[in-house]
Amino acid sequence: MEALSRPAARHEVDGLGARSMAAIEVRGLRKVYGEVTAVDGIDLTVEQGEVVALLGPNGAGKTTTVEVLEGYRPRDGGTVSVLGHDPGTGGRAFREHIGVVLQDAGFEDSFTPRELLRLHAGYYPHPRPVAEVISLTGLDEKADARVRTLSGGQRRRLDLALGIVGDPDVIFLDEPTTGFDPSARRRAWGLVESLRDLGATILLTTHYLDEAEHLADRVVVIDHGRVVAQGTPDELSAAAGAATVISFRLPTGLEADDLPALGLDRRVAGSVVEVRTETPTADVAELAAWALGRGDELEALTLTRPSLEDVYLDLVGEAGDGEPRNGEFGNGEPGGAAGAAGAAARGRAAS
Ligand SMILES: Nc1ncnc2c1ncn2[C@@H]1O[C@H](COP(=O)(O)OP(=O)(O)OP(=O)(O)O)[C@@H](O)[C@H]1O
Repeated sequence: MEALSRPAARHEVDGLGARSMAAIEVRGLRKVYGEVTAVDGIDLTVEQGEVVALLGPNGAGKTTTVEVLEGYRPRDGGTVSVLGHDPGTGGRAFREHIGVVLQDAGFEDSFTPRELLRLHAGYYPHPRPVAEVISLTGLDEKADARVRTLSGGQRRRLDLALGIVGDPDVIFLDEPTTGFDPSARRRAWGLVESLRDLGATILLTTHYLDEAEHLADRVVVIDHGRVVAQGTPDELSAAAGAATVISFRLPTGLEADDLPALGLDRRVAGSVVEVRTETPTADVAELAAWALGRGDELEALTLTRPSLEDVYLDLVGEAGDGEPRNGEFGNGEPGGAAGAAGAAARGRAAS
């Protein structure tokens, strides 16, 4: 992954004033499409230089939220500030400082990526060099091909290229790596990390939990138009009460009943024991002391932390229907789950 060539130089933004102001501040955001309440009172703060991932099942309201923040959709309630501007009325001064990667941006497909990037760069006061952006997004081979000849993943790279060519302060990435092959994905991650290192604020939506875990300082889980949990992946695990699992093989000749009392509960499958615990350090120490005292080696001893995927599925339910998988994790902070919003077909016409 090539490094970005230009030094960090965030721009002064009209109206932003004190640099301590959050880059994005949303309070009580609401958006209704006819009968469907797509966004039902979302509060969201993204600090300058922070990378935040919006997660949630299909139809949760992520894209609608991001489109309101980008100024592409009017809202029905709440207050929104992006770099000190109301996106609905920010105009050019606002647009010059944001970069947008939409889910399905339409291209004029008789142009080439280089032509489109040059055109787009012209809208910004301090664009990145087009050749650099082409190289960063891995479009070198296709830079002068007609867009209509690009594959789906290559078009997505062009989306990304168009989103960063203006060297924006705030970048909105709506499912930025959907359709990427694994190496293109890694490259895109590297690019996002470089942009963050240069001080950009990034709000991304994704369905790839490993992507959120890898890139985001903080994740915000949305369901039925509401925030059901937010925090770092570690904080989410803690808030959800997700336990760590200690797993090992029972020493030959022993039964599970021979073990010391450990953890919240334990499961035995054949000779493998799994202990769920909220105090892994103490329990591992006790288990190790017990085994050492007997002169036993605990084979296949592992400690597994709950992944973001485990926590996410507990929050939104495996069916993505807003029903938690079990009773424990339903009340993520803040807000609690569930309003009513169908996951019907969606269009992109502003309404
Ligand atoms: N233009 C529209 N007209 C009517 N309903 C819409 C429109 N756009 C979105 N919706 C509805 O609003 C709700 C939220 O949709 P949104 O696209 O914001 O969700 P999402 O979380 O981005 O979903 P996905 O993960 O599938 O992209 C859904 O019920 C959707 O059907």
